[in-house]
Formats: sequence, structure tokens, C-alpha cells
Amino acid sequence: MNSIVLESAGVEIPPVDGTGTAKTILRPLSVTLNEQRIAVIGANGSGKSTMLRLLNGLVLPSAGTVRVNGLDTRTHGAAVRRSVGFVFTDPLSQLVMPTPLEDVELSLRRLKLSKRERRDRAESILAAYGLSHLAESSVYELSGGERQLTALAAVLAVDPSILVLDEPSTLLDLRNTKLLHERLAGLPQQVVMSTHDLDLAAACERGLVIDDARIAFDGPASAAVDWYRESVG
Ligand SMILES: Nc1ncnc2c1ncn2[C@@H]1O[C@H](COP(=O)(O)OP(=O)(O)OP(=O)(O)O)[C@@H](O)[C@H]1O
Repeated sequence: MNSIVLESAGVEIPPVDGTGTAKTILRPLSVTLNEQRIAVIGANGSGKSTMLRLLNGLVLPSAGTVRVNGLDTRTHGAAVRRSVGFVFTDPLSQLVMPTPLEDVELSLRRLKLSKRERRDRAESILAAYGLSHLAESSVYELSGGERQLTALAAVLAVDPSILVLDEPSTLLDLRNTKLLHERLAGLPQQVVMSTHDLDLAAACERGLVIDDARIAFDGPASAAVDWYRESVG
């Protein structure tokens, strides 16, 4: 079982010119995440992405620590990132190769596979996400949803033990949202995701509601969704 432990982990942005006051974008949080499916929900700008970025060391805490399976993200960032796959809200932030096939193959570089094995594995993961017909298209010709699925496929290709998803269904239509729900349900990875899709959130085991840079509710996901709905009124 994976374990992500935040101990008084907070994030402050220092003033740009070195004067004035720092901006707190996440107040110190102490929480242990070890359920298989965890949803992070809450208002725009509340701090969800910042919290998720702490989990693989994309953002380091200004105070406190974040440990993933015992590894401190500050001192073992590269090792943490090998076990924590991160999928961004905007897939163009992470798709760096011209085509989906090449992007998945690039992800696979770190596994010691032959060229043939890399190609076969890339093709089979693209097929699992219904993307075979787009494997050799330009990433820029893909729709937003197709890009989002490609980014997810590229991250999953290297089989991380933890998957962090920042709003994975934002760009997806109904059919692909359904595909995503099904794929996520079947994944062996621990999944921590921020989402505004409250059906996707309610299907998780645990839900955290972030409000004003702190955890306002932490409990079963369906209770978190109810709490969030009521808080909005
Ligand atoms: N590098 C940064 N510098 C300054 N402010 C930042 C930085 N990163 C995030 N913020 C601010 O921190 C707050 C929280 O941002 P965050 O992206 O975590 O919110 P969020 O809950 O994911 O929002 P959304 O649902 O809109 O994606 C926002 O007010 C944002 O503008």
C-alpha cells in the first residue's frame, strides 16, 4: 500500500520584489493519504492544484514536509517522480513530442526496452484508450479531450504506483468521461485527483474539500460531495 504523508506542509509565494508580505496559497496541512481513490474538490482558486503538485515535488512546501512512501519530496524529488505520475489539466503542458505514439514512446524511454518492445507497448496503451487511429497524428490536430487521454496514456505507460490527476475530465465529452470513469475504476494505482466532476469524486473512497487554502472537510467521498454542495448553498 502506498502512503503519502503531509506534515504541516504549507506553501507561500514570496513577494516578487522581496518586499511586502508573502502570499499563502496553501496553509499548513497534516494529512496521510493511503486510500486507493481520493478526490480533492472545492472552489476555483482554493488550492487544489497546489496541494496535488506537492505530492510529486512539482511544488515544494515552504514549511513542513511531504513524504511519499517514506521519500521526502525535497531531497528525493527524482525518485518520487518515478513513482508518482502526474497528469496536468492542460495536456499541452506535458505532451512534448509531435505525435501521441512518439510521446508515449518517450515516456517509455526510462524502461530498458528494445525499440520494438517500446513501439508495441506504446501501441497497445494507445489502443486501450481508443487512440490507435490518432497514434501518428500531430498532437496539435487532436481535440482537447483526445490530448487529455493521450497525456493520461503516456503517464500510465510507465506504470507509476501513484497517479495524480489534476482535473482529468475537464475537456472530455460524455463518451470519453464514461471511458475515463471505467479506466480509472480498473487501475491498480493509487489515484489522487482534483475534479469539478462531482460524480467522479463521489465514486472515490475518500474526499477532501479544499476551501480558502485549507482542508475544510475530510471524510468519505460521498459525504465530502454533500458537504461541498451544501457549503455552496
Ligand atoms: N506560482 C504562483 N504564484 C502566485 N500565486 C499562485 C501560484 N500558484 C498558485 N497561485 C494562487 O494560489 C491559489 C490557488 O491556486 P490553485 O491552482 O491551487 O487553485 P485550484 O483550487 O486548483 O483552482 P482551479 O479549480 O481554478 O484550478 C490561486 O489564487 C492562485 O492564483
